[in-house]
Amino acid sequence: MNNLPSAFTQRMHRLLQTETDRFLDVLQKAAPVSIRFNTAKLAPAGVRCSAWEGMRPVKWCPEGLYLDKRPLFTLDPYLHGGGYYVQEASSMFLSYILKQLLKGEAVRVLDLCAAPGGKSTLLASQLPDGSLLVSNEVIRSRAVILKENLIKWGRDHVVITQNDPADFKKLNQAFDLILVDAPCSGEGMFRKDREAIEEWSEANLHLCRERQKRIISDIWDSLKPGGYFIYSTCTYNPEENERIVEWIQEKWGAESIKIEHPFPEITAAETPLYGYRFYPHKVEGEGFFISVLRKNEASGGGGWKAKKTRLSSPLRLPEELTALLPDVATLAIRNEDSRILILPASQDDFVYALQQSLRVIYKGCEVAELIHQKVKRLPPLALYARLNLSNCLRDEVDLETALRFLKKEEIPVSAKAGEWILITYGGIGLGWGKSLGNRLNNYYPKEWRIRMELPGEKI
Ligand SMILES: C[S@@+](CC[C@H](N)C(=O)[O-])C[C@H]1O[C@@H](n2cnc3c(N)ncnc32)[C@H](O)[C@@H]1O
Repeated sequence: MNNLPSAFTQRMHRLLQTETDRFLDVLQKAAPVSIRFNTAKLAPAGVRCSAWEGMRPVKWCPEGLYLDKRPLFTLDPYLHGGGYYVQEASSMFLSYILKQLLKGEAVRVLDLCAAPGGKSTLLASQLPDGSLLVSNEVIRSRAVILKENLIKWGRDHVVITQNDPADFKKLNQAFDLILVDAPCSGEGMFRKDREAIEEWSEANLHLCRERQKRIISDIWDSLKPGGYFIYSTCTYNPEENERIVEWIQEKWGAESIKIEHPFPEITAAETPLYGYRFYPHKVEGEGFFISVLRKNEASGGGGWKAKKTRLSSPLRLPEELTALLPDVATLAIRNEDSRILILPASQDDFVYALQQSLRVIYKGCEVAELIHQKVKRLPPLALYARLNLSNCLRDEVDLETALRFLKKEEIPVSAKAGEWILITYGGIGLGWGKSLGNRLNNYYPKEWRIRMELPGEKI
């Protein structure tokens, strides 16, 4: 990587001094590959895929594993089934932080800059029972990808919004924890993303810093007094990292929180604040910065209340669906435009109120559509981590058939015509089909289908 901007290498020299050559050397090497398991569906130890070699643990995240080689992820049905997420390992330190911050009580969390969903899937897995995650992405095309990734992750306590940070101003003190994984100059991604190198300039870095301040100013009031604010970037320069954290401290008197950890390869941020720097010559991962602040308890102002603005008439679920869901007493069941969806009952009013202020593009888990009193099962139900598999008619398929299903091709089945069949691979649901007697009407969403040719397939 000889074409790094000289202003960038000079900056890195100021930061790293004698370590600079080691840092620049490692940028010439291939980036490590790591995945994080969705343990609600797959356990790291319980699964082996021939394409995955040399799995080694990520020290700060028990669900994270390094692979020795980058497999062709598109051709792995476990990925499409939401069994794991491909995420670089430094970012997984968020998991370690959450373990120290969350005390088992239900919380409302906002992931403000969430696409494509790396940190949101991690949060969705780690939040205590009864919690709610609002996962937001301002850019519409990226919000579509976020929605796909979160539906595949298969939880019911997530709401996806597509809003500008300023739209959250109405939600005063609504969240216990806010994560801003900010858009940044991306210096930590240079090894993986050549565009980030081309876009880098001192001017762009300053634009990023101003945008970060704007985003944080827009969202700060939405955090409850005493709530946690997690700020992260994938860049090295202190202007977008320590200086931003200092600015938050000065502007709102927030407290910098120390995260105790035993990993000497993680570099401490510039004092006096607490922050965690990840350099690729020291950790097996990409460049990353993360810091936690706690909002002053005394921050005034009345909190936003989720008003009960409607009388929800309890929906009687068709029996065929009750049999597929976990304890329905814990769920709010809504029927919106003939779509039946489920949410945690304890968050129903809050979600309803969110809908009055924000552009909600998906919520909970959409399980079915009612068409002339007939149930049409929807794809998110097949991917729902708590789907009662024992009450599903299932077809556990081999790799080739799974990939044909994911390409939305017809596959052979032997069930009675008209039966709904869950296609599973390695025990995890991929999608629904309806038997036509000897073959399957494939209900896999067109927009998610694998478009690449399968090995051995003729053109
Ligand atoms: C670093 S990425 C987020 C990565 C994500 N948290 C993850 O772990 O997969 C930053 C995100 O902020 C979004 N973004 C860009 N401009 C923004 C703005 N002005 N306000 C809020 N978000 C913005 C980008 O579209 C991008 O998806």
